[in-house]
Parts: sequence; C-alpha cells; structure tokens
Amino acid sequence: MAVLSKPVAVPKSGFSLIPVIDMSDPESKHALVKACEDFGFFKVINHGVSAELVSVLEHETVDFFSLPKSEKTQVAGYPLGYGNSKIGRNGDVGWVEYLLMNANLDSGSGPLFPSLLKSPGTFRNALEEYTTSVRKMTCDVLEKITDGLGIKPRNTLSKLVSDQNTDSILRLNHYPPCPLSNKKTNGGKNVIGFGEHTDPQIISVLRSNNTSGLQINLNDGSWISVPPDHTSFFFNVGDSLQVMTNGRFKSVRHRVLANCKKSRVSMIYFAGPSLTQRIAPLTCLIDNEDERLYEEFTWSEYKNSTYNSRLSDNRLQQFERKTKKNLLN
Ligand SMILES: C=C1C[C@]23C[C@@]1(O)CC[C@H]2[C@@]12CC[C@H](O)[C@@](C)(C(=O)O1)[C@H]2[C@@H]3C(=O)O
Ligand SMILES: O=C(O)CCC(=O)C(=O)O
Ligand SMILES: [Fe+2]
Repeated sequence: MAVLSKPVAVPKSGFSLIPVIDMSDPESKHALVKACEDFGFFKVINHGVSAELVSVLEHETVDFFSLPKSEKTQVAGYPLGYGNSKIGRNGDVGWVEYLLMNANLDSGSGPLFPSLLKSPGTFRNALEEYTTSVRKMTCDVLEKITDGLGIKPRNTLSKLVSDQNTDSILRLNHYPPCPLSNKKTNGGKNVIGFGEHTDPQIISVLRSNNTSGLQINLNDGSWISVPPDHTSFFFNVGDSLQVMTNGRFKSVRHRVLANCKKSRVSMIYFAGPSLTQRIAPLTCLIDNEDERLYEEFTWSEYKNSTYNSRLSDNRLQQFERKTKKNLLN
C-alpha cells in the first residue's frame, strides 16, 4: 500500500454518545427519529440478521483480500470492482483496498467473482443472502422512521430501496494495519484509511469486525470514535434522506483512521433509490413552499454530480434553495 494521506489528531471517544436502537422495542421509532436528527447516526441491536450469515461473509471477504494482488486486480474496475488506495477518480486516496458491487434485487452480485475464488459459489451465496437480509432490516428501520415521523403510508421510504430498479451498492473494505499510524515517527498522528465524506444515498448500513477506526463528525465540528461492535449494525443517514426530510435529518460526515496493529474489515450496504427517483423534501414535512430548503433532483443527476466530486466536497450545496434559513447558515 503506497499512500499516506494527511495526518490527523486523535479525538475523544464517543462511547456513551452513540444512540443504540433496539429493534425489538415497539417504542424505538421515537429514539430513531431523534438519533437521525441529532447525529444522523445510530447503532442497531436485536436486528434479526443471522450472526452465522455475517460470519460466513466476513470469512469470504478476508479470503478475497488475502489473494495475491495480481488476482484481485483481475476484477479491478470503476465505479464497481476492486480498488486499492485510490478512492473514486478525482484524486482521493486512503489506506484501504475495497470491492464495490451492485446490490440490487435482481443483480445476482455475480459477474465479478467466479474465476477468482476457491469457492466462488460460497462467496456469491453469502453476498446474496447477506444483502437480502440487510435490505430487509433496512426496510424495517425505514418503516419505523416513517412511523416516528408520522408519515403515511409506512412504506413511503422503504419502497424507495426495495423496488426492482433500486440503485444500491455493497462495499467490502479492508484496512491493513498501518505501521506508521499513531507512531512517534509520524508525530503521534493517525493515517487516513477513508477520508471524511457524507454518503450520497438514502441510508447506509455498516458492519465491521472488532477493529476501531470509524469516526463521526458532531455538529460542533469535533470527531468522535465509534467503538466497534461486530454483533451490531451502524446506520448513517445519507444526503438523499437529508433532502427528503428537508434538513431535519443530518447526513453525517464520517471517516476511517488506519489502525497501527490490527486490520479492519467492513461491509457497507448503501441503500439507494432507482435512477429516475425524484429526490425532494416530502410535502408532508413542510407547511409552506418557503420552507423548502432544496431544489428537486433525480437520483441519477445527484449520482453523476457525486462521481464528479472529491470525497470531502459538500455535494448538496448546489441544490440548496436561496431561502432565508440557508442564507443565514
Ligand atoms: C471520491 C469519490 C468516491 C465516491 C464517489 C466520489 O466521487 C464521491 C463520493 C464517494 C462515495 C462515498 C460513499 C460510498 O462509499 C461511495 C460508493 C458512494 O456512493 O459515494 C463512494 C464513491 C466511490 O468510492 O466510488
Ligand atoms: O469502512 C468503513 O468503516 C466506512 C467506509 C465508508 O464510510 C464508505 O465506504 O463510505
Ligand atoms: Fe461512507
């Protein structure tokens, strides 16, 4: 791995701050809405995704990243496929290698892998079963959020990510140990694994092994470390959901720091809508037109502009309306 990005200081721990949502609690819809408003980030427990399924996919993922580089680069590609150090095509770099795949209902996740793996069938099955189960949990979460917001019908948000034509992605990330990170030789500074950004989709669902590294940005601009928990899922609000809730929910800025001793493996499901889906503040959440903070766009328009931007860019800015509230911020 050839790249070191700019060093960053070690922040305070976010142990007690991160909201925990118990999916078995019928009242959790209120806590969910509050978490989306206050942080745009929360941890989900009692989620119903089988630990066995997650463990199989983690093993398959570790096996994939353990392959010789020459084999992994056979499935290199953009925007989907294997990548190493370079993130996107606009100059971002990180201490990470990854595999990006289509996670749509009818995609089958298949074409990238077959010849590469000792047991390609096992990897593909694990990907398909994992995606199906995580999509179901995502819909449950989105339906609780819709209930908590008092929106009807309950599937107003969940249908956006469960239609046949949705544009969802599954990302497997591997952050190898980075000997320089947090070392005296590096001034005690950490090395960036994945630079700060917001996710453009509706909602993202992250599961990692027990290696730390993920941080979220608070409203006051400080960074807090998210204690890893391999038994839970972490959700973050994406830009599209921020727009649909007219800025009530925050699309959280986050990043990953490399660990000096342990490797981190994460799998993230980015729940996106169909390319033609119009993204605009939901009319039931605004009282009059003047309150509308964003211009309408389609997911396809937003996706194109995202892929032409740098990781840390504020991609929503160009769609902000010139309202009093926006001009004051
Ligand atoms: C630098 C980039 C990588 C990214 C596309 C972009 O041009 C800006 C957004 C990035 C991001 C962040 C969230 C997801 O990891 C991702 C797949 C996405 O949809 O937007 C990545 C893109 C990527 O890695 O290709
Ligand atoms: O790998 C992680 O833990 C988070 C990565 C991330 O934020 C992303 O891939 O968008
Ligand atoms: Fe992200």
